[in-house]
Amino acid sequence: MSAIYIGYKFVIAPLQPGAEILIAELGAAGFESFVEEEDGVLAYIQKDEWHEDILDEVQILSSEAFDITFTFEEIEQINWNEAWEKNFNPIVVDEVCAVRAPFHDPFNTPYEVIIEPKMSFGTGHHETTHMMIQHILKHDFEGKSVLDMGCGTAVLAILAEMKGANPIDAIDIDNWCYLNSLENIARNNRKHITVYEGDASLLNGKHYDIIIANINRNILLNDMETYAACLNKDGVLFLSGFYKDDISTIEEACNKHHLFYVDGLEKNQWVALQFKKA
Ligand SMILES: C[S@@+](CC[C@H](N)C(=O)[O-])C[C@H]1O[C@@H](n2cnc3c(N)ncnc32)[C@H](O)[C@@H]1O
Repeated sequence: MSAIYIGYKFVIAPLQPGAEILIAELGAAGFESFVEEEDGVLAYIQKDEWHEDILDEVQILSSEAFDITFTFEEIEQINWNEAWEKNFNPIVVDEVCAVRAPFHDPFNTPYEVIIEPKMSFGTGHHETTHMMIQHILKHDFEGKSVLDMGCGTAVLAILAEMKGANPIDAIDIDNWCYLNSLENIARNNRKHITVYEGDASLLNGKHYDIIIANINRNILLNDMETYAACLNKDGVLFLSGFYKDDISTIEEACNKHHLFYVDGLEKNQWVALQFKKA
């Protein structure tokens, strides 16, 4: 149930264009995932893929133009979803949008999102994701700037881009979701989504036409003021990750920030609501 990764931390100067060259060369040598930090790059490779000479293939490490030091450690990741992933059946929402894994046969639907969830939430199977997909399918995203907060696998951001949204920011607090979103965005050949690892503190000074946030009741309540501040006038907020019983609390918090209820969906006690900024 676990995969062992070796995580390398490269401290590099100058960072630009060093980080870009380093990531390209590490990718070619077999590293799978990268996180750019302020002083360098974190790079991950599965232990099975690693061999002693692998860093010899990375030419930038011996280049005199860059000053690079690195440390590494083994990291064990428990893949809680592994058993479930093996049973990951494709889903089709409202006969219009298929969400499937790369190993499934293609669907003949207008929208098809290919997701390899690994450890991240967001395949469309969960009620909240399913209803958020329904909201996105019904809404006009053409030319709209979008934030997908708590992006998970980035399934919603990817669908938003397929529906014409541009540009899109996708944020998740979890490192695995950040990395998995990057993979899924590339897999679906999307060009207008920028992924960030972090939380609402990243949103200072940002503005969007549409915000999608499927997280949970308490985080939504906590971050509502920030979402409202980031929404353009007449902007639309789609919220999920909470139960029917929480509607009045969520709506009250929204109203406080001039966000007013437009529409809502409910599935097995879960809800997904649409608000508009006055
Ligand atoms: C319910 S999942 C939704 C994933 C995906 N958007 C979907 O609809 O399937 C919530 C996601 O929010 C992330 N998250 C939790 N707290 C957060 C926070 N404070 N800021 C940003 N993301 C957060 C979690 O890591 C998780 O990936």
